[in-house]
Amino acid sequence: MSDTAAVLSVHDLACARGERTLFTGMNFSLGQGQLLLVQGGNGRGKTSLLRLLTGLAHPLAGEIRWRGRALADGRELFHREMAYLGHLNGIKDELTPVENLRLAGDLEGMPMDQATAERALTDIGLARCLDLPCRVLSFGQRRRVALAGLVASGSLLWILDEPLTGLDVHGVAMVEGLLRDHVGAGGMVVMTTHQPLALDGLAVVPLLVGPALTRPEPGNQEEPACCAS
Ligand SMILES: Nc1ncnc2c1ncn2[C@@H]1O[C@H](COP(=O)(O)OP(=O)(O)OP(=O)(O)O)[C@@H](O)[C@H]1O
Repeated sequence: MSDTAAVLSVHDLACARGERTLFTGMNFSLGQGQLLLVQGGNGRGKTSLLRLLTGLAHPLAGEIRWRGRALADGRELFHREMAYLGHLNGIKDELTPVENLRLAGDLEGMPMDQATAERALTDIGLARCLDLPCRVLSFGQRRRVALAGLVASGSLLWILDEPLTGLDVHGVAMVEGLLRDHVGAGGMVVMTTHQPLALDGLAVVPLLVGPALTRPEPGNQEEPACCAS
C-alpha cells in the first residue's frame, strides 16, 4: 500500500546547536508508505533534525506539521502515532526485556500482555533473554529490545537514528525486513544510517542535511562538518 499524501511536512526549517546554524530552508514532505533517508557527513545535523521531528528540540525557524497541524499545537496526537529510537535505546537496565516492553506499553496507554511481549521479543531473536535483566545483555541485544518495542508500539511513524549500530549481519537483515514490512503496509520511516542498507523496492525519499541546503557547493558536501565553512 502506498498513499503519498503528505502526513508529515517540514516548512523552511532551520536548526541551530549552540552558536552554530546547522541548516536553514529545509522543506520536505512524507506520506504513508514512504521512507525518508536522512544523509550527510558526521556533524551535519542529522540527529539534530530527528530531535526536531520528535519534538524533543525546537527549531530556530520554520514549522513541522503532522496531518496538517503544527507539531507545537498537536503534540498529543503526534506522540500517539510516532515512535523514536535514538542513540540511547531508552530501555531500563534493571528490568527484563519483557518488563521493558510492557512498561513502555503502559506508559503509552496501550497495555501489552505477557504473551504479546514475549512473542515480539522472540520474533526479534531474543527468545533466550526474555527473563534476564537488560543490564546483562550485549549492546546488540539491547538494540533488539528497543527495536521490538518499536514494532510492538504499532506507531505509524518510526524515527530511527542509526538503528543498525551494534547489530550483526542477521540483525541488519532483520531491520531491513522490519522496514520493508512497515513501509510496505503503509507505515512511515525517517531514519539515518552510515551503513549500507538494502531498501530496493521501497519508496525512499533521500534528504541531504547540511549547509548545502542553502549554499550549494559541489565537492564540499561530504567534508567533516568541523572543517566546513
Ligand atoms: N548540545 C549541543 N550543544 C552544542 N552543539 C551541539 C550539541 N549537540 C550537538 N551539537 C553539534 O551539532 C552538530 C550536529 O550534530 P548532530 O549530532 O546533529 O550531527 P549528525 O549529522 O547526526 O552527526 P553523526 O553522523 O556524527 O551522528 C555537531 O557539530 C555537534 O557538535
